[in-house]
Amino acid sequence: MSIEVRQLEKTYGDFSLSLDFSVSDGETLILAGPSGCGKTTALSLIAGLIQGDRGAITIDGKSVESAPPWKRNIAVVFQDLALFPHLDVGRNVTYGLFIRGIPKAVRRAAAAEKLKTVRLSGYERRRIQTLSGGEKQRAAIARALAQDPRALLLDEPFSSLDAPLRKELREEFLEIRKQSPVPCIFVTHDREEAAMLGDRIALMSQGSIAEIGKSRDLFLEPKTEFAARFFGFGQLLPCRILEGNDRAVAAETPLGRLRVRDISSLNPEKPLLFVPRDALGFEENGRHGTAVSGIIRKSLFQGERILSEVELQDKTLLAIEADPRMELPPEGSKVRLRVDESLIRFVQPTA
Ligand SMILES: Nc1ncnc2c1ncn2[C@@H]1O[C@H](COP(=O)(O)OP(=O)(O)OP(=O)(O)O)[C@@H](O)[C@H]1O
Repeated sequence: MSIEVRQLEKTYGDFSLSLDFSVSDGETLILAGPSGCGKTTALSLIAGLIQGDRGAITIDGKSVESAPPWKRNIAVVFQDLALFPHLDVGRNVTYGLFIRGIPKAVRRAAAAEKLKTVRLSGYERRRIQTLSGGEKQRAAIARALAQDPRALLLDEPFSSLDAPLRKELREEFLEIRKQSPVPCIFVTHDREEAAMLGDRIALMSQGSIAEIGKSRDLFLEPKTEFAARFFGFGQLLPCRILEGNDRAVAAETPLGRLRVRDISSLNPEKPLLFVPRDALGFEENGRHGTAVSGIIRKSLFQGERILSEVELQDKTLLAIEADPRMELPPEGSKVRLRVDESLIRFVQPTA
């Protein structure tokens, strides 16, 4: 099974959405991006809740863009759930089967099976009002799975929950996906959620996809300034190209002269470097390599790490992470930083 979205377009006044991507069987594609970039509109178009102006949507190779939502058999879980308050959990879960005229015994078995999948066994007769926030989310997912969908779409399903519960539900969601490996599109604002749940991430900006790729690559090896800023797993540094060929270039940077091998996203007019967090650190005694001096401006113990702000000679400020067991580096002290140039790459600057 797969979802294919080809040159799908929708315009609302000044806002234009234009999408082209596919999601394969068993894959979870994260749709991420700033508020208003069109994530919910994208899901609504695929589910058939709104009509596109042009373009094609195919599910398992069948064109569905003119089919009504109930004929697409795509399950949608929204942030605001829309569970029916007057029905118990079991009836909520099997509502879709009920309106399709599926016999009661089959519905009961389906409810028991899907409630077990979301760890709500025995909740069939509970009223919706008596469920906690996390239980309501699980019931909504069980309801989506019970219709045996050809694709699963989720719009920020965990965003109203507190952090520990969100973490728990994310882990459960990975288990649920193993049992229900249909193509899935999951909208989230949360970077950790995107990293953890997504096989790939499509990062949207103003109605189109700014960058799409494996989750790991968008965090560690982004191709665009936009993705580097959005996921924030490093810092951006301007530089000047000194010399180079098609395999590597030498660049003058605030970290000194660096040899950068990944030049696939080099923009010669505005060369911009992405320095992932793990490319910088305090130089350990006796270890040599590329290094640069700076002055500690601030150091904070954050439990899992020490985060320091280091000012370089040209006033560039760098965030440096260190082992939490290290002695807190005092403000104003001079430090040497190690630079792992093999992890540094160019990114395409935002126009
Ligand atoms: N029915 C509508 N009529 C007019 N404009 C709309 C309609 N639905 C969405 N829009 C506009 O389309 C743009 C994208 O909205 P959408 O809700 O898809 O963004 P989003 O990325 O899901 O945002 P958020 O993260 O805040 O939920 C916004 O500018 C929004 O105002």
